[in-house]
Amino acid sequence: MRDFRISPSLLAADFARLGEEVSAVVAAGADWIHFDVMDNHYVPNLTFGAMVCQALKPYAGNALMDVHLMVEPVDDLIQQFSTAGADVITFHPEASRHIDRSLSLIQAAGKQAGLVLNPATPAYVLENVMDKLDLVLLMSVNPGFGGQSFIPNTLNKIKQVRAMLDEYEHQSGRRILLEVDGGVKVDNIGEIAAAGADIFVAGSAIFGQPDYAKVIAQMRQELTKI
Ligand SMILES: O=C(CO)[C@@H](O)[C@H](O)COP(=O)(O)O
Repeated sequence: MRDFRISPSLLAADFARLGEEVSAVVAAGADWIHFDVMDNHYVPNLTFGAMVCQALKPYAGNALMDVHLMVEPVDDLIQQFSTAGADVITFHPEASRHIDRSLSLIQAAGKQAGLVLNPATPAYVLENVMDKLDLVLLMSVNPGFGGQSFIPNTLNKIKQVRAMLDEYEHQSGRRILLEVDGGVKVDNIGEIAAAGADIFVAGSAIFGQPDYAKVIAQMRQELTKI
């Protein structure tokens, strides 16, 4: 079985109790904590910044802080989140004038670096920066809001990008992880994994239920079938 990781999205957590929510979901078996940073510019919504990430870091224990920047421009916030305890930083290629430079900034800070592709963003943007990628995050909804439905055509995109990453791994010996975000539930995580995903972001599916451990266990149970 591949080494799957589950990354609950704090966008669906109780914002009045974020520290407790991070502790609870880590105790429930989360591998990563997905931190959605929205700026009301790149996306039409506003969430939290690097100070909140820094405040939550001690609650995450061994779980990685998985920071998804939905902001434009990105470079200043890459610096801020690097010092605020982010372990993984991803951004959208449309939001950076110099994608290679922004990825280099993340890697120079010793963090895992990734690009995020929206449902309609073509996969070829990955081609010339493969050597700078630790992961690729595929959006299976349009970014900006939680609780949306998984866009079915994303399954084809996952297979397409997985094939590109497998080809790169074959040539370089280095595996780039594939993360999927949006509308991930117990009842579709299996087909998302079968299409080629390694990391699963789930917001409403986890925080929308009273028993986080039960949902994460159900997701892992589905992943054992792959
Ligand atoms: O980045 C985003 C939305 O922009 C996602 O992380 C969502 O927050 C996932 O939420 P669910 O679809 O799982 O409720």
